[in-house]
Amino acid sequence: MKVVKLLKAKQIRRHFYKMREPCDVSQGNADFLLACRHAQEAGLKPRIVYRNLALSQLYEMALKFEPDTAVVSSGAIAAISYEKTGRSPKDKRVVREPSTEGDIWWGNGSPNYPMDERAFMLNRSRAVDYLNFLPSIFVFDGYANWEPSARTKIRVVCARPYHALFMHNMLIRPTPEELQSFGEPEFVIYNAGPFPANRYTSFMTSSTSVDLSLAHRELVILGTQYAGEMKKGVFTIMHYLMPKRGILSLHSGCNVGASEDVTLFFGLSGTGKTTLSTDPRRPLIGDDEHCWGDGGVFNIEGGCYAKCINLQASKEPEIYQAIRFGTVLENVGFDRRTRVVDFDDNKLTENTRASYPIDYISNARIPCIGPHPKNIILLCCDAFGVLPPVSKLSLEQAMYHFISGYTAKVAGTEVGILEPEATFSACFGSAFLVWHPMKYASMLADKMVEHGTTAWLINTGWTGGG
Ligand SMILES: Nc1ncnc2c1ncn2[C@@H]1O[C@H](COP(=O)(O)OP(=O)(O)O)[C@@H](O)[C@H]1O
Ligand SMILES: C=C(OP(=O)(O)O)C(=O)O
Repeated sequence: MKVVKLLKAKQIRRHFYKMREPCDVSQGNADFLLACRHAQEAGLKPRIVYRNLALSQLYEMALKFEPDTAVVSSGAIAAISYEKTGRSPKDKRVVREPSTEGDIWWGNGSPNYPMDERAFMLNRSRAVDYLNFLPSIFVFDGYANWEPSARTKIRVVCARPYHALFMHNMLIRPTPEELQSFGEPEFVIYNAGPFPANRYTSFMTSSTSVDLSLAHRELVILGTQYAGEMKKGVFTIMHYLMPKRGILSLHSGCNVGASEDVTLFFGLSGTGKTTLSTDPRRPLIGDDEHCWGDGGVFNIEGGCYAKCINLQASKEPEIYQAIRFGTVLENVGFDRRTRVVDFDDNKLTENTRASYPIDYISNARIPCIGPHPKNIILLCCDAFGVLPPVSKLSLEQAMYHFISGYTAKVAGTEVGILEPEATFSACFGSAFLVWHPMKYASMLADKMVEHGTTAWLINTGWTGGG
């Protein structure tokens, strides 16, 4: 009797799989990965790999593998990153090795804490062992940089479906044909965030480690599940590669007016780049990471990562309506019964986020490319109320403010920041610089002079002591 029942169950399962086959491209085949030079060198041999799954499949996987992930009433998917809800800049390491060490800004004030090759290999091996041990892993292959001549192939290898979904949104998504002929990636992220670093490994100061090797062209993440580490990892490598080619990389939002007048919005994390560049009257080129090359500006990314604490439909309707099927809500609270999101809920963090593909903003300019900027706006979130609301800057003043980067770190974007804290962040994004700030500043000055760009300082913090 039992045997008959078992056989029946098997038949039903087989039938079920047959029915699902046509719509389930389950892509569990790891061959493409095993053929990759990076994977071979790193010893990555996963059991099952899900590569560039459709959004619905990533939803299904996230709901299956992540106990705290849920679909909310707008159709977005809400995930949590557990202990780390902001970046961990003090745990970021760059491998100091002969082929690149002369290029990198080290020492006082630099965000690039060194590690040696051996420590990097130990961490990479730890991350890969963890990924190999899992029943299945996720890969997202996509591109950085909209300008075709600067396009860079990025592979993200991760344990959590929500991380794959996040990078699906944040990178430029390949067409099925492009995916077919993707070949070797130029840069690989191993995100083993759920697994800790070994704090006794040399150069480690905690169980979190975000390690960049420019020689291997790899980023290894251990001990943090905050998805922002991946996107800012891609930004960091672009901050190295692009200036090497004479292209200026910038921590800025970007939009374009009716007369093709481009504006760049520079600002430290959380100070208003996304909010101010997302403007119904000015098509959006991008919210956070851009390059300025000989032909004009282009976005590095394929999506946006908006802060959404206290988000209101009436105040920021474009961002609000972008929170729908496919959007990842990170550390956002919602009613467990009705699944309605509470954007005022800061129980997990002030740094709640929404990640969506850029085309979810109805007036996005696709491809995300524009002419040379007419205006640049330095967004200064002044915690002390010293700066006036708006100032027009001379070139010298613009350089002074760009290099000194006086602003505030806002609550939550970095681990340990609980309320606005005044800071000097070179180029309004010191945490992501690889070269010395003067390299970016002098490139910016040259480009502003060449293209007659005007600079403005806007205080998005507090004014007049208020
Ligand atoms: N005057 C303002 N200008 C811009 N943003 C503001 C302003 N007042 C409040 N905010 C809020 O500040 C946050 C800015 O975040 P965001 O635009 O995502 O920053 P960034 O893109 O620079 O990381 C948003 O939550 C936005 O609603
Ligand atoms: C994602 C981040 O930056 P931004 O707020 O500039 O998007 C971050 O700093 O973690």
